[in-house]
Amino acid sequence: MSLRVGVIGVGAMGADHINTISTAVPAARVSEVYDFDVDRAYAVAQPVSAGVAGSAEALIDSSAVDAVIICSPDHTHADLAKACIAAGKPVLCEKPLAVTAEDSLSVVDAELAAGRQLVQLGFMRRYDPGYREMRDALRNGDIGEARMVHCVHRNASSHTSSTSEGIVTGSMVHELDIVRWLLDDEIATIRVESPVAEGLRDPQLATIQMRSGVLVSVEVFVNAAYGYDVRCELVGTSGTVSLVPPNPSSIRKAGIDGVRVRDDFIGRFSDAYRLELSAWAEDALNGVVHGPSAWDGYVANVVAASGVASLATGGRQNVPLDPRPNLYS
Ligand SMILES: NC(=O)c1ccc[n+]([C@@H]2O[C@H](COP(=O)([O-])OP(=O)(O)OC[C@H]3O[C@@H](n4cnc5c(N)ncnc54)[C@H](O)[C@@H]3O)[C@@H](O)[C@H]2O)c1
Ligand SMILES: O[C@H]1[C@H](O)[C@@H](O)[C@H](O)[C@@H](O)[C@H]1O
Repeated sequence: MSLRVGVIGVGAMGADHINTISTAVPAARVSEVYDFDVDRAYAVAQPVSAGVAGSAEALIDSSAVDAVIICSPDHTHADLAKACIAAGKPVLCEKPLAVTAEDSLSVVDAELAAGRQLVQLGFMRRYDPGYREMRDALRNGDIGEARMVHCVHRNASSHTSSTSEGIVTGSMVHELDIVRWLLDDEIATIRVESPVAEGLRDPQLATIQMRSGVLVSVEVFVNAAYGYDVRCELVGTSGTVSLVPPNPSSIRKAGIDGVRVRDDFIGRFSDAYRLELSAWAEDALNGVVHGPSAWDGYVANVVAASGVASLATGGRQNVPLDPRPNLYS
């Protein structure tokens, strides 16, 4: 039996998830799509023989849809995720779970009231083979005890993170999740600064203290112009482990010997998206959630809120976190 998936929002991310499901995820097929832009919805639905729903709510309630993927803009995520919970359907919700911690918590509360997990967050880096090897290296003792993590996250340009706060909630949020997952630790404090004082405060530098004392630096630069560049080095007491971006070839040209920098997230994280969608579809068919949860989405939003407050005040902010509910243990 294949999972019949409905996709809400078929811009860059939604269209890529549809392509990946159709070409590389045998456990699922796309049965319906919905987008505000009706022409785009039909253009994306037709090649994969999917239907086009008249609204997001109609798609979620459709008898032709077993599970939902939310790829519409960030501010729509929380309400749509709650509608999926009310309909009892598994949902892969693109990051962030919400724009504010309060809205994120309302999704967690809806799952707690339903008594079961249905939401997986689109923190696809947890499926990236490079990040997985880094986590394994730490767990296996290959680099000793963790002391520091250095992260760099650059986009050539970003249409989704177009405000100073949005750079934290929509872009840095990837690092706010991945360092918790890499280190199996919670973020205690965060300070976010920018060399740009007015207008779009890009780039930004976050310095983070984990509860264990590990220190983390995160540079996010969403208009770095030259390409999509995500780096991470985990420094331990007996060695370090770093991401090596997948590059099938190197090029020598015009006095330069090197590898190409990817254009965007789709090229850089294609393996991660495929592995994420495959695991999510299998789990949805089995009625379980093993991937990043609504709680992980909520925690990332709480840290991001502290980061946004720090960007405004210039000061280091504590991260106030409630105890993790048993549903997510
Ligand atoms: N995990 C990742 O690496 C990753 C990468 C890119 C984007 N994203 C997330 O995916 C989401 C979409 O990003 P994108 O880059 O595809 O943006 P996009 O602007 O390319 O696409 C968004 C689409 O949603 C549609 N839309 C707008 N309002 C809608 C609504 N209320 N209901 C249904 N459709 C609506 C738009 O018409 C558009 O087609 C964002 O939340 C973003 O943060 C995640
Ligand atoms: O929505 C996108 C997406 O999450 C990308 O993975 C990230 O690199 C961008 O900064 C963000 O704007």
